[in-house]
Amino acid sequence: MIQLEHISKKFKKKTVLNDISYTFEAGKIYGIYGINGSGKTMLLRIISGLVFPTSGSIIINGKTLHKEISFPDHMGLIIENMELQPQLTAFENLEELNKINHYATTSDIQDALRKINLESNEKVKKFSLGMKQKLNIAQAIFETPQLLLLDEPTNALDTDTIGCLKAILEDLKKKKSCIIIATHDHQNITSLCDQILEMKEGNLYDKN
Ligand SMILES: Nc1ncnc2c1ncn2[C@@H]1O[C@H](COP(=O)(O)OP(=O)(O)OP(=O)(O)O)[C@@H](O)[C@H]1O
Repeated sequence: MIQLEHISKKFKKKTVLNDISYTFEAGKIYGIYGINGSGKTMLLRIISGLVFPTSGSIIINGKTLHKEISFPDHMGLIIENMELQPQLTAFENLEELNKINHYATTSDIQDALRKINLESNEKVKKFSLGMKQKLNIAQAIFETPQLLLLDEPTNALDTDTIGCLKAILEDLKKKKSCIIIATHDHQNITSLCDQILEMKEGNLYDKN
């Protein structure tokens, strides 16, 4: 589903990603761990199309990113500094996002909020950190993405909500989504993953 071919990312003299070639398949959950600054977020940003690699190609379902397509189709994403609209409720935020693609129905939006246990009518500006993270998750999954990229999705979540997140990811896996998770949360995420990868010295290593 996603082929990385010789992906490198360099900043002046610093090499963050160094000639990564890897294939991520549909219907699988991948967990990427690695020390702070090892390049996990950078890799997710590159796969999402938000950042250009210095060299190499990203091929998504046979189409080359930045040549045939600008962004992956049917993608869900959690990445730091997401823009939520503070004056709107969670439901209204998702309604606004749905105006981009119109992939979801009202009941899809309600389902996503229910699945992550966020059925609040408060405005986002009154949300706690954990509630904001729940909304980040809801916005990533409400369209049933084929590709789901999650950077530290369990941040600020309580144990029950981590259980909800796991159920959501298992369900998307059954629907043949490709799920890539960058995380330090071994305890909760590792058991869910079909493949564990370590990001080290600019490259990805299979760990199982
Ligand atoms: N715009 C930039 N200019 C220069 N260096 C950058 C830039 N963006 C990221 N980097 C560097 O790329 C490296 C990888 O950063 P990245 O955020 O991908 O790490 P990470 O593995 O996600 O870390 P963490 O576990 O702390 O979230 C870091 O050394 C960072 O300083």
